[in-house]
Amino acid sequence: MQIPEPAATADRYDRYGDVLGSCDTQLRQFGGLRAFGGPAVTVRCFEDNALVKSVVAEPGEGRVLVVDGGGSLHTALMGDLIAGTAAANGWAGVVINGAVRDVAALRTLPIGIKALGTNPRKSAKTGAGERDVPVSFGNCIFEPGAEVHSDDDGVVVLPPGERP
Ligand SMILES: O=C([O-])CC(=O)C(=O)O
Repeated sequence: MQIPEPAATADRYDRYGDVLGSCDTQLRQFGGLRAFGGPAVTVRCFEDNALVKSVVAEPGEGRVLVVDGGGSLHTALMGDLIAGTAAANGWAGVVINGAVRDVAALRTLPIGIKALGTNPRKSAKTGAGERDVPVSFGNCIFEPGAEVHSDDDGVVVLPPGERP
């Protein structure tokens, strides 16, 4: 009989041990869903969110967008419009090593959102950045296709080769 895959991050840690990355960065909950998970799609950008906007315009198919914004809290990489698009297109969640804005509205959306903090200042829109590259923060490497789970305890990532 197959053992069911645990969804809770702590249970996943207990199952996989240190094969599982556990993100040390203390990200905050902003979305309407506090627990979410799925295969990762990655973006690396710095104070510019045009790439984030274009990725969430694609069908999410239950995936999780992991955005490494370099830890900058100077501009918001996502607000209610981008998050609303992501929710409408079936993304399970967005994890941002950076800032968000429109926090009151984000809370009402049926999607998971974790980010470092908030800033009402908007980001540039030049499209600078990269997608589908490994990104790293909080002592975790998020490779495209890795299985990412998030809940009130944290964010954990199972490398693609370790997927059950
Ligand atoms: O457009 C932006 O830079 C981000 C934003 O405010 C939104 O997604 O609503």
